[in-house]
Amino acid sequence: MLPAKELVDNFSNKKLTKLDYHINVEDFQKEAKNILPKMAYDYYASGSNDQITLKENESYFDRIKLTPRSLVDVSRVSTKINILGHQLNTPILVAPWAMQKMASKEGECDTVRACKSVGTIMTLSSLATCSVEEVAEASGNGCSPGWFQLYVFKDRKISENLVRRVEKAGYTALVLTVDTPFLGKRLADFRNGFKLPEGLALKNFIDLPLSGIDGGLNKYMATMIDSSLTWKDIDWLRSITKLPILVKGVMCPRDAELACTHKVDGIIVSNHGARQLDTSPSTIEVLPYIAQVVKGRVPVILDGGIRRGTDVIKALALGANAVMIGRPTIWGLSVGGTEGVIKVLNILNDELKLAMAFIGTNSIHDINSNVIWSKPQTSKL
Ligand SMILES: Cc1cc2nc3c(=O)[nH]c(=O)nc-3n(C[C@H](O)[C@H](O)[C@H](O)COP(=O)(O)O)c2cc1C
Ligand SMILES: CC(C)CC(=O)C(=O)O
Repeated sequence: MLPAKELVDNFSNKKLTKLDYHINVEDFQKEAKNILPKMAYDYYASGSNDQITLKENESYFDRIKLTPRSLVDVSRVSTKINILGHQLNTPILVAPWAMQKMASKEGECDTVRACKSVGTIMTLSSLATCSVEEVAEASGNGCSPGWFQLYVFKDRKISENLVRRVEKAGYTALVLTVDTPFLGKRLADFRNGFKLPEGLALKNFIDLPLSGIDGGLNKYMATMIDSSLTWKDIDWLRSITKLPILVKGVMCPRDAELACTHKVDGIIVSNHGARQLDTSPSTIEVLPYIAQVVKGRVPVILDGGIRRGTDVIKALALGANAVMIGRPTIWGLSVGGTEGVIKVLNILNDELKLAMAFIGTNSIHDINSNVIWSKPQTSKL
């Protein structure tokens, strides 16, 4: 057999590239594991402690079944959505994840280029290896770089300054992460003695003693991040910015109600990719309870464990307006930079489109809980 790179596509006679051999998210993860240094791969892949929730985030989706429908005209399936004033080509957004330059040369700048090309939103992490301004520039003139994820520092001035820079650079919403008073215990990071590779820094804080993490991530977060944050601080954040505020890391219906009471603009149902409280439920398991409380008052976004187009449908059916993906984009970025992230987003969106046709829906708005298979009561057949 010819080596992979020599293979020629019989039909189009076009040389296949490395990316053509990656046809689902799992392919990207396997390749990323081969090529990334162990310390980086383990940091990206790990959940906390025994990783019970990490497995559950993915496997709970498999337990939910979808109902195929027949003879519906699905010749015009569209995945376009409108969320917080943004027209997007897909309901799949990119979650904030830190330190992307361990995965590709230009890190967060590579990812934002991919998001622009696909027509979706990237959320930039506070703890990025490219600055707010660099990412805004990479996203192209005159177009918003996306949303910005905020960690609130003990020294509130640091967060305020960051918010000012984010506003100036044209980001269109703040995603306040509310599940990280301290960082979860990821065993591999302790075993590997995780640190940022030579030459990389947390670029948003380059002028402050906050740009390195020499004592390890847990110590960094415990020292710098304000663990006294409460719901009243949403009001504080509101008082310093006019940007829409989404809260990320809501897993309890009571917190969803509090979020609405505090007039947030959106709720992200997330367990931080299973990196915080191990044995918390999967996000897809709690989503319906949160959607029930929110009652459409604000958009609900789910992240955690989305690896296939059918997972996206299940989240939308159970009450999400959109989803975010974290690790799939990490693997895409590691394998192919901007092109790799584009490929991952396209794979998932194509899988979503195909599954939409199979369940007989043409538009994202038509996806509701009826598409979930539940044992019919014979009288209702
Ligand atoms: C390597 C890594 C770094 C992350 N960094 C951040 C971060 O800086 N801020 C944040 O709010 N969430 C962070 N997250 C959580 C993601 O935003 C998201 O909730 C999670 O990755 C979704 O799950 P998934 O990876 O299964 O798609 C991180 C997740 C990973 C895997
Ligand atoms: C640098 C880290 C604290 C970012 C993060 O939120 C994570 O690794 O889960």
